[in-house]
Amino acid sequence: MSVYTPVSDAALAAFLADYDLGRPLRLTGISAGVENSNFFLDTEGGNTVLTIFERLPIHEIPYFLDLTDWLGRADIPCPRPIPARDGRTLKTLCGKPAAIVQRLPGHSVEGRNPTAEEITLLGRLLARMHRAGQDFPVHRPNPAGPQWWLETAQRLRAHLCRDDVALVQDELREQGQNACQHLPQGVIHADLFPDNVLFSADRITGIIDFYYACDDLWLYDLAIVANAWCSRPDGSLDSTLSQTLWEAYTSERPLVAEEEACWFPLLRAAALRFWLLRLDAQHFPRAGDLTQCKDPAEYQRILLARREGC
Ligand SMILES: Nc1ncnc2c1ncn2[C@@H]1O[C@H](COP(=O)(O)OP(=O)(O)O)[C@@H](O)[C@H]1O
Ligand SMILES: N[C@@H](CCOP(=O)(O)O)C(=O)O
Repeated sequence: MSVYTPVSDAALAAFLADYDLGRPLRLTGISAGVENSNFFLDTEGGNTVLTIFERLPIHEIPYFLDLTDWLGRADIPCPRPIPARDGRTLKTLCGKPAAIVQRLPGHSVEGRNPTAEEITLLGRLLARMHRAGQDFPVHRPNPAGPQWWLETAQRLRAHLCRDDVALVQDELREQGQNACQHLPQGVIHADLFPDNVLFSADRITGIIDFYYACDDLWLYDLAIVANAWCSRPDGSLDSTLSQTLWEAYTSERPLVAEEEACWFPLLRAAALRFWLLRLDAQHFPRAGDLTQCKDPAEYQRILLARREGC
């Protein structure tokens, strides 16, 4: 259960006194998630999600709250923060930064294969989100970009077998040589895995967990989605699904000519990023991590397949 900070009735009542949400009716800890303490918070004024930020430095949090507010205003279904009476969206609860955000309906497809219809909705919405973020005035360089890959690879070196070290080094070298840095870019979600998308009936009702969002190549975001949603168990791309994703995305944001040539390099970059992330979580678990870390081998298979053009 990922609730690191228990909240007493008295603390909650005092916190809610700053909001126009009436009295609290029910507070239920959410078991999924690893970064923050999340709760479903029912109040007289409506059903919400309460997040207590456990790890993010406080000065980084407004970026995410402002971004989801911005995207929500542009009709992208994401959890907009609910301001307190003083207009602020970031407050303090139990001595930690905390925010109340909209609770979105729907369910993720985690645990089953997505349908072509779901992939189509996802591709279209991702492109709409990229367009909607275009004028977002705050900029956040990707903290998990090439410099992070290098540092993480270095940190992991002593923990990996010789073949894995060689694979990482070779991929880093090839990534250093690709010419994809100048493609169209803007805000990306950077973690749009199946557990972060909620569906209801025939629409997407929520994109959640924006805490990796940053500025980077739009096509890199699509590559993250393709790897996460369209990979077969052996790591290869399901070409029917990935083609569906590609067509849906490009129907909303036509690509520039240079982007097509960068598709496989970016699929590889996205695979490398999540292989390193998972290896890092496995070999250097953070204090307080309560959930099982995700399988690094899955992303190694994806990387190996993309390097073969599959
Ligand atoms: N705004 C929301 N609306 C509905 N469910 C949400 C919302 N935010 C989080 N959840 C639920 O809480 C879970 C964990 O949230 P998440 O943001 O992924 O946590 P973490 O950042 O700790 O990984 C999600 O999988 C989802 O079930
Ligand atoms: N989606 C990533 C890990 C990020 O975890 P999250 O719980 O914050 O979404 C992966 O699958 O490796």
